[in-house]
Amino acid sequence: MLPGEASPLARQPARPGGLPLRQRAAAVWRLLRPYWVSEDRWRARALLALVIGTDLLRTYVAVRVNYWQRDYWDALAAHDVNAFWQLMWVFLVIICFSSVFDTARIWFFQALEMRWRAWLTEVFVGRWLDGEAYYRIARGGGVDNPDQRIGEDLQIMASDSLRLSLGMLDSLVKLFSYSVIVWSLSGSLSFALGGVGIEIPGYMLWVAVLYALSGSLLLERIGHPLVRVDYHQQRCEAHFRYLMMRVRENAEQIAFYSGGRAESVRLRAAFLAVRENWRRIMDYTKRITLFHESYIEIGAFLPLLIIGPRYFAGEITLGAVQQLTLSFSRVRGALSWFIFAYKDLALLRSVFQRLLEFEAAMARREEGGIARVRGMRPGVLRVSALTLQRPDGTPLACIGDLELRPGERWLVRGHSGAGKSTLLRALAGLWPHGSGEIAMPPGRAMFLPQRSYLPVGSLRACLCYPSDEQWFGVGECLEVLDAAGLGGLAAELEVCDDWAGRLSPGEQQRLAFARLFLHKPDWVFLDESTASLDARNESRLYEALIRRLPGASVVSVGHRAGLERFHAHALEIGADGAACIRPRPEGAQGMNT
Ligand SMILES: Nc1ncnc2c1ncn2[C@@H]1O[C@H](COP(=O)(O)OP(=O)(O)OP(=O)(O)O)[C@@H](O)[C@H]1O
Repeated sequence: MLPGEASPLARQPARPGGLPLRQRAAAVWRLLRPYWVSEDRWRARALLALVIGTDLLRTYVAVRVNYWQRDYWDALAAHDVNAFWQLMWVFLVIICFSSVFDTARIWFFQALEMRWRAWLTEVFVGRWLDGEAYYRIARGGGVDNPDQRIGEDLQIMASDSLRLSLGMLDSLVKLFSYSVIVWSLSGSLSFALGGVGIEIPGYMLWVAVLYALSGSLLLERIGHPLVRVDYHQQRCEAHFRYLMMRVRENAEQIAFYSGGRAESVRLRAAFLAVRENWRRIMDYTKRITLFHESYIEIGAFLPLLIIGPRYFAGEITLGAVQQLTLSFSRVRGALSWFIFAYKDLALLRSVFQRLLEFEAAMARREEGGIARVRGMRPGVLRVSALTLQRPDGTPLACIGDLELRPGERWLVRGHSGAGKSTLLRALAGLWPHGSGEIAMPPGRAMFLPQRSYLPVGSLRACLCYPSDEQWFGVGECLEVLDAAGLGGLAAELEVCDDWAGRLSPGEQQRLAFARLFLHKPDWVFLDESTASLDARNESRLYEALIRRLPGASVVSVGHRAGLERFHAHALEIGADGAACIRPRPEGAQGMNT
Protein backbone atom coordinates (compact mmCIF):
# COMPACT_ATOMS: atom_id res chain seq x y z
CA MET A 1 0.00 0.00 0.00
CA LEU A 2 1.21 3.49 -0.70
CA PRO A 3 2.31 5.85 2.06
CA GLY A 4 -0.48 8.35 1.83
CA GLU A 5 -3.04 5.64 1.31
CA ALA A 6 -2.15 3.66 4.38
CA SER A 7 -5.30 4.77 6.13
CA PRO A 8 -7.86 6.22 3.77
CA LEU A 9 -9.51 9.33 5.11
CA ALA A 10 -12.89 8.88 6.57
CA ARG A 11 -15.46 11.60 6.18
CA GLN A 12 -15.84 11.88 9.93
CA PRO A 13 -12.88 13.04 11.96
CA ALA A 14 -11.05 10.20 13.67
CA ARG A 15 -11.01 10.42 17.41
CA PRO A 16 -7.46 11.07 18.58
CA GLY A 17 -6.23 9.21 21.58
CA GLY A 18 -8.54 6.83 23.31
CA LEU A 19 -6.17 6.63 26.29
CA PRO A 20 -7.15 7.82 29.75
CA LEU A 21 -5.84 11.27 30.70
CA ARG A 22 -3.03 10.01 32.96
CA GLN A 23 -1.66 7.64 30.34
CA ARG A 24 -1.94 10.31 27.68
CA ALA A 25 -0.05 12.77 29.87
CA ALA A 26 2.64 10.13 30.49
CA ALA A 27 2.93 9.47 26.75
CA VAL A 28 3.25 13.19 25.99
CA TRP A 29 5.91 13.46 28.70
CA ARG A 30 7.83 10.66 26.98
CA LEU A 31 7.84 12.78 23.82
CA LEU A 32 8.85 16.01 25.54
CA ARG A 33 11.45 14.82 28.03
CA PRO A 34 14.26 13.17 26.01
CA TYR A 35 15.69 16.38 24.57
CA TRP A 36 16.07 17.95 28.00
CA VAL A 37 18.17 15.02 29.20
CA SER A 38 20.06 14.53 25.91
CA GLU A 39 23.65 15.44 25.10
CA ASP A 40 22.40 18.93 24.18
CA ARG A 41 20.72 19.40 27.56
CA TRP A 42 23.11 22.03 28.98
CA ARG A 43 22.78 24.35 26.01
CA ALA A 44 19.05 23.79 25.97
CA ARG A 45 18.69 24.51 29.66
CA ALA A 46 20.94 27.59 29.40
CA LEU A 47 18.82 28.98 26.56
CA LEU A 48 15.64 28.19 28.47
CA ALA A 49 17.02 29.98 31.52
CA LEU A 50 17.86 33.01 29.35
CA VAL A 51 14.32 33.08 27.90
CA ILE A 52 12.77 32.81 31.37
CA GLY A 53 15.19 35.44 32.69
CA THR A 54 14.26 37.93 29.96
CA ASP A 55 10.58 37.12 30.56
CA LEU A 56 10.97 38.01 34.23
CA LEU A 57 12.74 41.25 33.32
CA ARG A 58 9.95 42.09 30.87
CA THR A 59 7.34 41.53 33.56
CA TYR A 60 9.34 43.70 35.93
CA VAL A 61 9.40 46.48 33.31
CA ALA A 62 5.64 46.10 32.75
CA VAL A 63 5.00 46.46 36.50
CA ARG A 64 7.17 49.60 36.52
CA VAL A 65 5.00 50.95 33.66
CA ASN A 66 1.94 50.21 35.76
CA TYR A 67 3.26 52.38 38.61
CA TRP A 68 4.41 54.94 36.08
CA GLN A 69 0.81 55.26 34.84
CA ARG A 70 -0.50 55.90 38.32
CA ASP A 71 2.10 58.66 38.83
CA TYR A 72 1.38 60.09 35.38
CA TRP A 73 -2.38 60.42 35.96
CA ASP A 74 -1.83 61.81 39.43
CA ALA A 75 0.67 64.36 38.01
CA LEU A 76 -1.92 65.39 35.39
CA ALA A 77 -4.69 65.66 37.99
CA ALA A 78 -2.36 67.80 40.19
CA HIS A 79 -1.13 69.96 37.23
CA ASP A 80 2.43 69.09 38.31
CA VAL A 81 4.58 70.03 35.26
CA ASN A 82 7.92 69.09 36.88
CA ALA A 83 6.67 65.63 37.76
CA PHE A 84 5.30 65.31 34.21
CA TRP A 85 8.72 65.92 32.55
CA GLN A 86 10.49 63.74 35.03
CA LEU A 87 8.07 60.94 34.21
CA MET A 88 8.78 61.41 30.49
CA TRP A 89 12.50 60.74 31.09
CA VAL A 90 11.67 57.71 33.15
CA PHE A 91 9.49 56.47 30.36
CA LEU A 92 12.34 56.83 27.86
CA VAL A 93 14.58 54.64 30.00
CA ILE A 94 11.79 52.08 30.37
CA ILE A 95 11.32 51.93 26.57
CA CYS A 96 15.05 51.33 26.02
CA PHE A 97 15.18 48.42 28.48
CA SER A 98 11.94 47.01 27.18
CA SER A 99 13.19 46.95 23.55
CA VAL A 100 16.43 45.23 24.51
CA PHE A 101 14.67 42.58 26.59
CA ASP A 102 12.05 41.92 23.92
CA THR A 103 14.65 41.46 21.19
CA ALA A 104 16.89 39.26 23.34
CA ARG A 105 13.95 37.11 24.30
CA ILE A 106 12.96 36.44 20.68
CA TRP A 107 16.55 35.61 19.76
CA PHE A 108 17.03 33.10 22.60
CA PHE A 109 13.62 31.60 21.99
CA GLN A 110 14.22 31.05 18.26
CA ALA A 111 17.64 29.53 18.92
CA LEU A 112 16.16 27.09 21.45
CA GLU A 113 13.22 26.26 19.19
CA MET A 114 15.51 25.29 16.29
CA ARG A 115 17.91 23.30 18.49
CA TRP A 116 15.04 21.25 19.87
CA ARG A 117 13.48 20.75 16.46
CA ALA A 118 16.83 19.74 14.93
CA TRP A 119 17.38 17.20 17.71
CA LEU A 120 13.88 15.77 17.35
CA THR A 121 14.21 15.61 13.55
CA GLU A 122 17.50 13.75 13.86
CA VAL A 123 15.95 11.22 16.24
CA PHE A 124 12.75 10.71 14.26
CA VAL A 125 14.47 10.49 10.87
CA GLY A 126 16.90 7.99 12.37
CA ARG A 127 14.16 5.82 13.80
CA TRP A 128 12.10 6.06 10.63
CA LEU A 129 14.98 4.97 8.41
CA ASP A 130 16.58 2.45 10.79
CA GLY A 131 15.32 -1.11 10.82
CA GLU A 132 13.21 -0.53 7.71
CA ALA A 133 10.43 1.20 9.69
CA TYR A 134 9.86 3.39 6.60
CA TYR A 135 9.19 0.24 4.58
CA ARG A 136 6.82 -1.32 7.12
CA ILE A 137 4.89 1.95 7.46
CA ALA A 138 4.71 2.43 3.69
CA ARG A 139 3.43 -1.11 3.27
CA GLY A 140 0.52 -0.47 5.59
CA GLY A 141 1.84 0.55 8.98
CA GLY A 142 -1.40 2.33 9.85
CA VAL A 143 -0.13 5.93 9.87
CA ASP A 144 -0.45 8.41 7.06
CA ASN A 145 2.19 10.80 5.73
CA PRO A 146 5.27 10.24 7.89
CA ASP A 147 6.93 13.09 5.97
CA GLN A 148 4.42 15.55 7.36
CA ARG A 149 4.86 14.20 10.86
CA ILE A 150 8.61 14.75 10.66
CA GLY A 151 8.56 17.99 8.68
CA GLU A 152 5.67 19.85 10.26
CA ASP A 153 4.48 18.19 13.43
CA LEU A 154 7.90 18.17 15.05
CA GLN A 155 8.29 21.85 14.30
CA ILE A 156 4.88 22.62 15.82
CA MET A 157 5.64 20.45 18.81
CA ALA A 158 8.96 22.18 19.57
CA SER A 159 7.75 25.70 18.99
CA ASP A 160 4.27 25.47 20.51
CA SER A 161 5.31 23.44 23.54
CA LEU A 162 7.90 26.08 24.32
CA ARG A 163 5.65 29.01 23.52
CA LEU A 164 2.72 27.69 25.50
CA SER A 165 4.63 26.52 28.55
CA LEU A 166 6.64 29.75 28.71
CA GLY A 167 3.39 31.66 28.18
CA MET A 168 1.89 29.84 31.13
CA LEU A 169 4.91 30.59 33.29
CA ASP A 170 4.81 34.21 32.23
CA SER A 171 1.12 34.33 33.13
CA LEU A 172 1.85 32.93 36.58
CA VAL A 173 4.52 35.55 37.20
CA LYS A 174 2.20 38.30 36.00
CA LEU A 175 -0.60 36.87 38.09
CA PHE A 176 1.53 37.10 41.19
CA SER A 177 2.94 40.57 40.42
CA TYR A 178 -0.38 42.19 39.59
CA SER A 179 -2.34 40.35 42.27
CA VAL A 180 -0.21 42.15 44.84
CA ILE A 181 -1.20 45.51 43.31
CA VAL A 182 -4.89 44.61 42.99
CA TRP A 183 -4.97 43.24 46.52
CA SER A 184 -3.35 46.36 48.00
CA LEU A 185 -5.58 48.81 46.10
CA SER A 186 -8.95 47.12 45.92
CA GLY A 187 -9.81 47.42 49.63
CA SER A 188 -12.62 45.42 51.23
CA LEU A 189 -16.19 44.79 50.21
CA SER A 190 -18.62 44.91 53.14
CA PHE A 191 -22.22 43.81 53.01
CA ALA A 192 -24.83 42.12 55.19
CA LEU A 193 -26.22 38.68 54.42
CA GLY A 194 -29.15 37.44 56.51
CA GLY A 195 -28.33 39.98 59.20
CA VAL A 196 -24.65 38.92 59.31
CA GLY A 197 -22.03 41.50 58.29
CA ILE A 198 -19.57 40.10 55.76
CA GLU A 199 -16.29 41.69 54.72
CA ILE A 200 -14.26 40.43 51.77
CA PRO A 201 -10.70 41.84 51.67
CA GLY A 202 -9.15 42.34 48.22
CA TYR A 203 -12.52 41.65 46.64
CA MET A 204 -11.45 42.75 43.15
CA LEU A 205 -8.87 40.00 43.08
CA TRP A 206 -11.57 37.45 43.92
CA VAL A 207 -13.81 38.82 41.20
CA ALA A 208 -10.97 38.38 38.68
CA VAL A 209 -10.29 34.81 39.87
CA LEU A 210 -13.95 33.79 39.73
CA TYR A 211 -14.46 35.42 36.36
CA ALA A 212 -11.45 33.74 34.74
CA LEU A 213 -12.11 30.29 36.21
CA SER A 214 -15.75 30.21 35.18
CA GLY A 215 -14.71 31.45 31.71
CA SER A 216 -12.09 28.68 31.33
CA LEU A 217 -14.50 25.94 32.35
CA LEU A 218 -17.16 27.20 29.99
CA LEU A 219 -14.69 27.43 27.12
CA GLU A 220 -13.50 23.85 27.60
CA ARG A 221 -17.12 22.76 27.32
CA ILE A 222 -17.71 24.79 24.18
CA GLY A 223 -14.44 24.15 22.37
CA HIS A 224 -13.11 20.69 23.25
CA PRO A 225 -14.24 19.06 19.93
CA LEU A 226 -11.79 21.41 18.19
CA VAL A 227 -8.90 19.07 19.09
CA ARG A 228 -10.44 16.26 17.09
CA VAL A 229 -11.34 18.53 14.19
CA ASP A 230 -7.82 20.01 14.08
CA TYR A 231 -6.35 16.53 14.02
CA HIS A 232 -8.53 15.61 11.09
CA GLN A 233 -7.66 18.83 9.26
CA GLN A 234 -3.98 17.94 9.36
CA ARG A 235 -4.70 14.50 7.92
CA CYS A 236 -6.84 15.95 5.11
CA GLU A 237 -4.23 18.58 4.23
CA ALA A 238 -1.47 15.97 4.22
CA HIS A 239 -3.48 13.63 2.02
CA PHE A 240 -4.21 16.41 -0.46
CA ARG A 241 -0.51 17.33 -0.62
CA TYR A 242 0.43 13.69 -1.05
CA LEU A 243 -1.90 13.25 -4.03
CA MET A 244 -0.40 16.31 -5.71
CA MET A 245 3.06 14.95 -5.07
CA ARG A 246 2.06 11.71 -6.77
CA VAL A 247 0.90 13.62 -9.83
CA ARG A 248 4.26 15.37 -9.93
CA GLU A 249 6.21 12.12 -9.57
CA ASN A 250 4.12 10.20 -12.10
CA ALA A 251 3.62 13.03 -14.55
CA GLU A 252 4.67 11.03 -17.59
CA GLN A 253 2.51 7.96 -16.88
CA ILE A 254 -0.48 10.20 -16.22
CA ALA A 255 0.17 12.17 -19.41
CA PHE A 256 0.36 8.94 -21.49
CA TYR A 257 -3.00 7.89 -20.11
CA SER A 258 -4.32 11.46 -20.57
CA GLY A 259 -5.19 11.06 -16.91
CA GLY A 260 -5.33 14.78 -16.10
CA ARG A 261 -9.10 14.68 -15.74
CA ALA A 262 -9.09 11.61 -13.52
CA GLU A 263 -6.42 13.17 -11.32
CA SER A 264 -8.33 16.41 -11.11
CA VAL A 265 -11.41 14.50 -9.90
CA ARG A 266 -9.29 12.77 -7.27
CA LEU A 267 -7.69 16.04 -6.17
CA ARG A 268 -11.05 17.77 -6.00
CA ALA A 269 -12.41 15.00 -3.81
CA ALA A 270 -9.39 15.25 -1.54
CA PHE A 271 -9.74 19.00 -1.33
CA LEU A 272 -13.43 18.63 -0.60
CA ALA A 273 -12.47 16.75 2.56
CA VAL A 274 -10.16 19.68 3.46
CA ARG A 275 -12.98 22.11 2.83
CA GLU A 276 -15.68 20.19 4.66
CA ASN A 277 -13.53 19.81 7.72
CA TRP A 278 -12.59 23.47 7.51
CA ARG A 279 -16.29 24.20 7.81
CA ARG A 280 -16.29 22.33 11.13
CA ILE A 281 -13.25 24.32 12.24
CA MET A 282 -15.09 27.51 11.29
CA ASP A 283 -18.09 26.46 13.39
CA TYR A 284 -16.04 25.79 16.49
CA THR A 285 -13.89 28.85 15.92
CA LYS A 286 -17.06 30.94 15.64
CA ARG A 287 -18.32 29.67 18.99
CA ILE A 288 -14.96 30.08 20.66
CA THR A 289 -14.41 33.57 19.21
CA LEU A 290 -17.89 34.72 20.18
CA PHE A 291 -17.29 33.56 23.69
CA HIS A 292 -13.75 34.93 23.73
CA GLU A 293 -14.70 38.40 22.51
CA SER A 294 -17.60 38.68 24.97
CA TYR A 295 -15.30 37.50 27.71
CA ILE A 296 -12.73 40.22 26.88
CA GLU A 297 -15.30 43.01 26.55
CA ILE A 298 -17.09 42.16 29.79
CA GLY A 299 -13.73 41.67 31.49
CA ALA A 300 -12.64 45.20 30.45
CA PHE A 301 -15.86 46.70 31.74
CA LEU A 302 -15.99 44.80 35.06
CA PRO A 303 -13.27 46.74 36.98
CA LEU A 304 -14.79 50.07 35.88
CA LEU A 305 -18.07 48.97 37.39
CA ILE A 306 -16.80 47.71 40.70
CA ILE A 307 -14.23 50.39 41.36
CA GLY A 308 -16.61 53.35 40.86
CA PRO A 309 -18.07 53.39 44.39
CA ARG A 310 -14.61 53.56 46.01
CA TYR A 311 -13.52 56.46 43.81
CA PHE A 312 -16.69 58.44 44.48
CA ALA A 313 -16.25 57.73 48.22
CA GLY A 314 -12.86 59.48 47.83
CA GLU A 315 -10.93 56.38 48.95
CA ILE A 316 -8.60 56.29 45.94
CA THR A 317 -7.10 58.81 43.50
CA LEU A 318 -7.70 58.95 39.74
CA GLY A 319 -4.16 57.55 39.18
CA ALA A 320 -4.96 54.63 41.47
CA VAL A 321 -8.17 54.00 39.47
CA GLN A 322 -6.04 53.79 36.32
CA GLN A 323 -3.51 51.53 37.98
CA LEU A 324 -6.18 49.28 39.48
CA THR A 325 -8.09 48.96 36.21
CA LEU A 326 -4.92 48.02 34.35
CA SER A 327 -3.79 45.61 37.05
CA PHE A 328 -7.21 44.00 37.20
CA SER A 329 -7.15 43.31 33.48
CA ARG A 330 -3.58 41.94 33.78
CA VAL A 331 -4.64 39.57 36.55
CA ARG A 332 -7.64 38.50 34.55
CA GLY A 333 -5.48 38.11 31.45
CA ALA A 334 -2.94 35.97 33.35
CA LEU A 335 -5.71 33.82 34.81
CA SER A 336 -7.25 33.49 31.36
CA TRP A 337 -4.09 32.03 29.83
CA PHE A 338 -6.01 28.86 29.06
CA ILE A 339 -8.73 30.81 27.23
CA PHE A 340 -6.29 32.77 25.09
CA ALA A 341 -4.20 29.71 24.29
CA TYR A 342 -7.12 27.39 23.74
CA LYS A 343 -6.88 27.10 19.96
CA ASP A 344 -3.11 26.61 20.07
CA LEU A 345 -3.51 24.01 22.77
CA ALA A 346 -6.07 22.18 20.67
CA LEU A 347 -3.63 22.09 17.73
CA LEU A 348 -0.76 21.00 19.96
CA ARG A 349 -2.83 18.20 21.43
CA SER A 350 -3.60 16.88 17.96
CA VAL A 351 0.09 17.13 17.00
CA PHE A 352 1.06 15.12 20.07
CA GLN A 353 -1.50 12.56 19.05
CA ARG A 354 -0.06 12.25 15.55
CA LEU A 355 3.51 11.98 16.82
CA LEU A 356 2.58 9.36 19.39
CA GLU A 357 0.90 7.30 16.68
CA PHE A 358 3.98 7.68 14.49
CA GLU A 359 6.29 6.62 17.34
CA ALA A 360 4.14 3.58 18.01
CA ALA A 361 4.13 2.65 14.31
CA MET A 362 7.93 2.95 14.12
CA ALA A 363 8.39 0.85 17.24
CA ARG A 364 5.90 -1.81 16.14
CA ARG A 365 7.50 -5.05 15.05
CA GLU A 366 5.61 -7.01 12.47
CA GLU A 367 4.21 -10.26 13.68
CA GLY A 368 5.52 -13.01 11.49
CA GLY A 369 6.66 -16.54 11.66
CA ILE A 370 9.66 -16.46 9.34
CA ALA A 371 12.79 -16.63 11.46
CA ARG A 372 15.94 -15.10 10.06
CA VAL A 373 19.09 -16.43 11.67
CA ARG A 374 22.82 -16.22 11.09
CA GLY A 375 24.05 -19.01 8.86
CA MET A 376 26.43 -21.48 10.53
CA ARG A 377 28.03 -22.86 7.37
CA PRO A 378 30.20 -20.28 5.63
CA GLY A 379 28.80 -19.09 2.34
CA VAL A 380 25.70 -21.34 2.45
CA LEU A 381 22.23 -19.84 2.41
CA ARG A 382 19.90 -22.37 3.99
CA VAL A 383 16.13 -22.19 3.78
CA SER A 384 14.21 -24.63 5.98
CA ALA A 385 10.50 -25.48 5.77
CA LEU A 386 9.74 -22.03 4.36
CA THR A 387 6.15 -21.08 3.59
CA LEU A 388 5.07 -17.64 2.46
CA GLN A 389 1.77 -15.98 3.33
CA ARG A 390 0.03 -12.73 2.55
CA PRO A 391 -0.22 -10.24 5.48
CA ASP A 392 -3.79 -11.44 6.11
CA GLY A 393 -2.49 -14.99 6.63
CA THR A 394 -3.69 -16.55 3.36
CA PRO A 395 -1.12 -19.00 1.94
CA LEU A 396 1.00 -17.86 -0.97
CA ALA A 397 3.79 -20.32 -1.64
CA CYS A 398 5.38 -23.31 -0.04
CA ILE A 399 9.13 -23.17 -0.68
CA GLY A 400 10.26 -25.98 1.62
CA ASP A 401 14.00 -26.68 2.08
CA LEU A 402 16.73 -25.18 -0.05
CA GLU A 403 20.47 -24.85 0.15
CA LEU A 404 22.28 -22.28 -1.96
CA ARG A 405 26.03 -22.78 -1.98
CA PRO A 406 28.77 -20.22 -2.72
CA GLY A 407 28.97 -19.28 -6.38
CA GLU A 408 25.73 -21.04 -7.34
CA ARG A 409 23.27 -19.33 -9.62
CA TRP A 410 19.55 -19.96 -9.23
CA LEU A 411 16.63 -18.95 -11.38
CA VAL A 412 13.24 -18.58 -9.68
CA ARG A 413 10.29 -19.03 -12.00
CA GLY A 414 6.54 -19.14 -11.69
CA HIS A 415 3.40 -17.47 -12.93
CA SER A 416 2.67 -13.84 -12.18
CA GLY A 417 1.60 -13.42 -8.56
CA ALA A 418 3.07 -16.77 -7.51
CA GLY A 419 5.22 -15.16 -4.85
CA LYS A 420 8.64 -14.89 -6.53
CA SER A 421 9.30 -11.31 -5.42
CA THR A 422 7.89 -12.18 -2.03
CA LEU A 423 10.49 -14.93 -1.71
CA LEU A 424 13.23 -12.35 -2.38
CA ARG A 425 11.63 -10.02 0.18
CA ALA A 426 11.72 -12.83 2.71
CA LEU A 427 15.40 -13.52 1.92
CA ALA A 428 16.08 -9.80 2.40
CA GLY A 429 14.33 -9.91 5.77
CA LEU A 430 11.54 -7.61 4.60
CA TRP A 431 8.74 -10.18 4.61
CA PRO A 432 7.92 -11.79 7.96
CA HIS A 433 4.59 -13.38 7.00
CA GLY A 434 4.83 -17.14 6.82
CA SER A 435 6.81 -19.81 8.64
CA GLY A 436 10.16 -21.54 8.51
CA GLU A 437 13.72 -20.37 8.84
CA ILE A 438 16.23 -18.55 6.66
CA ALA A 439 19.89 -18.86 7.64
CA MET A 440 21.77 -16.10 5.85
CA PRO A 441 25.56 -16.47 5.75
CA PRO A 442 27.81 -13.51 6.48
CA GLY A 443 28.80 -11.48 3.44
CA ARG A 444 27.43 -8.58 1.50
CA ALA A 445 24.14 -8.98 -0.35
CA MET A 446 22.59 -6.72 -2.93
CA PHE A 447 18.97 -6.83 -4.08
CA LEU A 448 18.04 -5.33 -7.43
CA PRO A 449 14.33 -4.79 -8.01
CA GLN A 450 12.83 -4.28 -11.46
CA ARG A 451 13.04 -0.54 -11.02
CA SER A 452 16.01 0.52 -8.94
CA TYR A 453 15.86 3.58 -6.77
CA LEU A 454 17.87 6.55 -8.00
CA PRO A 455 18.46 9.24 -5.39
CA VAL A 456 18.36 12.95 -6.16
CA GLY A 457 21.86 14.16 -7.06
CA SER A 458 24.67 13.49 -9.51
CA LEU A 459 24.90 10.45 -11.76
CA ARG A 460 27.86 9.38 -9.64
CA ALA A 461 25.69 9.50 -6.50
CA CYS A 462 23.09 7.34 -8.29
CA LEU A 463 25.76 4.90 -9.34
CA CYS A 464 27.40 4.57 -5.92
CA TYR A 465 24.12 4.31 -3.98
CA PRO A 466 23.72 3.20 -1.21
CA SER A 467 27.40 3.94 -0.52
CA ASP A 468 28.84 7.40 -0.37
CA GLU A 469 30.05 8.57 -3.76
CA GLN A 470 33.47 9.38 -2.31
CA TRP A 471 34.10 5.69 -1.64
CA PHE A 472 34.75 4.99 -5.29
CA GLY A 473 37.19 6.68 -7.61
CA VAL A 474 36.10 8.43 -10.80
CA GLY A 475 38.07 5.91 -12.88
CA GLU A 476 36.27 2.99 -11.25
CA CYS A 477 32.89 4.63 -11.83
CA LEU A 478 33.62 5.28 -15.51
CA GLU A 479 34.84 1.75 -15.99
CA VAL A 480 31.69 0.10 -14.57
CA LEU A 481 29.47 2.50 -16.49
CA ASP A 482 31.18 1.38 -19.65
CA ALA A 483 30.86 -2.29 -18.68
CA ALA A 484 27.12 -1.83 -18.25
CA GLY A 485 26.84 -0.23 -21.70
CA LEU A 486 26.43 3.31 -20.38
CA GLY A 487 29.79 4.67 -21.57
CA GLY A 488 27.90 7.45 -23.34
CA LEU A 489 27.09 9.03 -19.98
CA ALA A 490 30.74 9.27 -18.89
CA ALA A 491 30.93 13.03 -19.45
CA GLU A 492 27.93 13.56 -17.18
CA LEU A 493 29.15 11.62 -14.17
CA GLU A 494 29.14 14.69 -11.93
CA VAL A 495 25.99 16.24 -13.41
CA CYS A 496 23.04 16.63 -11.02
CA ASP A 497 19.77 15.87 -12.74
CA ASP A 498 16.50 14.08 -12.24
CA TRP A 499 18.12 10.82 -13.35
CA ALA A 500 15.09 8.73 -12.41
CA GLY A 501 13.00 10.84 -14.76
CA ARG A 502 15.62 11.18 -17.48
CA LEU A 503 17.02 7.68 -17.96
CA SER A 504 14.89 5.11 -19.77
CA PRO A 505 13.83 2.04 -17.73
CA GLY A 506 16.39 -0.06 -19.63
CA GLU A 507 19.16 2.48 -18.91
CA GLN A 508 18.14 2.51 -15.25
CA GLN A 509 18.50 -1.28 -15.17
CA ARG A 510 21.94 -1.03 -16.74
CA LEU A 511 22.88 1.56 -14.14
CA ALA A 512 21.74 -0.87 -11.43
CA PHE A 513 24.09 -3.50 -12.87
CA ALA A 514 26.90 -0.96 -12.90
CA ARG A 515 26.16 -0.51 -9.17
CA LEU A 516 26.58 -4.25 -8.72
CA PHE A 517 29.92 -4.23 -10.53
CA LEU A 518 31.07 -1.39 -8.30
CA HIS A 519 30.01 -2.91 -4.98
CA LYS A 520 30.99 -6.53 -5.79
CA PRO A 521 28.59 -8.21 -3.33
CA ASP A 522 28.87 -11.89 -2.32
CA TRP A 523 25.14 -12.41 -2.86
CA VAL A 524 23.19 -10.97 -5.76
CA PHE A 525 19.39 -11.07 -5.88
CA LEU A 526 17.86 -9.92 -9.15
CA ASP A 527 14.11 -9.44 -9.37
CA GLU A 528 13.33 -9.13 -13.06
CA SER A 529 16.22 -6.69 -13.15
CA THR A 530 16.66 -7.03 -16.91
CA ALA A 531 12.97 -7.10 -17.86
CA SER A 532 13.17 -3.76 -19.68
CA LEU A 533 16.19 -4.76 -21.77
CA ASP A 534 16.42 -6.45 -25.14
CA ALA A 535 17.79 -10.00 -25.19
CA ARG A 536 21.25 -8.91 -26.42
CA ASN A 537 21.75 -6.36 -23.68
CA GLU A 538 20.38 -8.80 -21.09
CA SER A 539 22.95 -11.42 -22.13
CA ARG A 540 25.75 -8.87 -22.13
CA LEU A 541 24.90 -7.81 -18.59
CA TYR A 542 24.71 -11.38 -17.27
CA GLU A 543 27.95 -12.28 -19.00
CA ALA A 544 29.63 -9.23 -17.47
CA LEU A 545 28.19 -10.14 -14.07
CA ILE A 546 29.56 -13.68 -14.22
CA ARG A 547 32.93 -12.48 -15.48
CA ARG A 548 33.31 -9.72 -12.91
CA LEU A 549 31.86 -11.48 -9.88
CA PRO A 550 32.79 -15.12 -10.51
CA GLY A 551 32.46 -16.17 -6.87
CA ALA A 552 29.14 -14.43 -6.23
CA SER A 553 25.97 -16.42 -5.63
CA VAL A 554 23.11 -15.21 -7.78
CA VAL A 555 19.36 -15.65 -7.36
CA SER A 556 17.38 -14.29 -10.30
CA VAL A 557 13.64 -13.96 -10.69
CA GLY A 558 12.59 -13.83 -14.32
CA HIS A 559 10.21 -15.08 -16.96
CA ARG A 560 12.49 -14.99 -20.01
CA ALA A 561 13.82 -18.23 -21.45
CA GLY A 562 17.07 -16.45 -22.32
CA LEU A 563 17.99 -16.29 -18.64
CA GLU A 564 18.17 -20.04 -18.23
CA ARG A 565 21.63 -20.46 -19.72
CA PHE A 566 23.15 -18.31 -16.97
CA HIS A 567 21.74 -20.41 -14.12
CA ALA A 568 22.60 -23.96 -13.13
CA HIS A 569 19.65 -24.33 -10.79
CA ALA A 570 16.00 -23.49 -11.10
CA LEU A 571 13.25 -23.20 -8.54
CA GLU A 572 9.75 -23.32 -9.94
CA ILE A 573 6.74 -22.12 -7.95
CA GLY A 574 3.76 -24.01 -9.31
CA ALA A 575 0.16 -22.97 -9.72
CA ASP A 576 -0.68 -24.69 -6.40
CA GLY A 577 1.96 -22.60 -4.63
CA ALA A 578 4.34 -25.52 -4.11
CA ALA A 579 7.94 -24.94 -5.13
CA CYS A 580 10.11 -27.62 -6.65
CA ILE A 581 13.69 -27.71 -7.79
CA ARG A 582 13.88 -28.28 -11.52
CA PRO A 583 16.74 -30.03 -13.29
CA ARG A 584 19.52 -28.00 -14.81
CA PRO A 585 17.91 -25.66 -17.36
CA GLU A 586 18.45 -26.38 -21.03
CA GLY A 587 21.48 -24.70 -22.57
CA ALA A 588 22.92 -23.81 -19.19
CA GLN A 589 26.14 -25.65 -19.89
CA GLY A 590 29.24 -23.62 -19.91
CA MET A 591 27.82 -20.50 -18.40
CA ASN A 592 27.12 -21.59 -14.86
CA THR A 593 28.01 -23.46 -11.75
N1 LIG B 1 1.86 -5.88 0.91
C1 LIG B 1 1.04 -6.80 0.38
N2 LIG B 1 -0.19 -6.96 0.88
C2 LIG B 1 -1.03 -7.89 0.37
N3 LIG B 1 -0.72 -8.68 -0.67
C3 LIG B 1 0.49 -8.56 -1.21
C4 LIG B 1 1.43 -7.61 -0.72
N4 LIG B 1 2.55 -7.73 -1.46
C5 LIG B 1 2.31 -8.70 -2.37
N5 LIG B 1 1.08 -9.19 -2.22
C6 LIG B 1 0.45 -10.24 -3.02
O1 LIG B 1 1.26 -11.40 -2.97
C7 LIG B 1 1.21 -12.07 -4.20
C8 LIG B 1 2.62 -12.38 -4.69
O2 LIG B 1 3.24 -11.16 -5.03
P1 LIG B 1 4.67 -11.17 -5.72
O3 LIG B 1 5.07 -9.75 -5.95
O4 LIG B 1 5.59 -11.99 -4.92
O5 LIG B 1 4.37 -11.90 -7.10
P2 LIG B 1 5.37 -12.30 -8.25
O6 LIG B 1 5.39 -13.79 -8.31
O7 LIG B 1 6.69 -11.64 -8.08
O8 LIG B 1 4.59 -11.71 -9.47
P3 LIG B 1 5.12 -11.06 -10.85
O9 LIG B 1 5.73 -12.13 -11.66
O10 LIG B 1 3.87 -10.54 -11.47
O11 LIG B 1 6.09 -9.98 -10.45
C9 LIG B 1 0.42 -11.20 -5.15
O12 LIG B 1 -0.88 -11.74 -5.25
C10 LIG B 1 0.38 -9.86 -4.48
O13 LIG B 1 -0.81 -9.18 -4.76
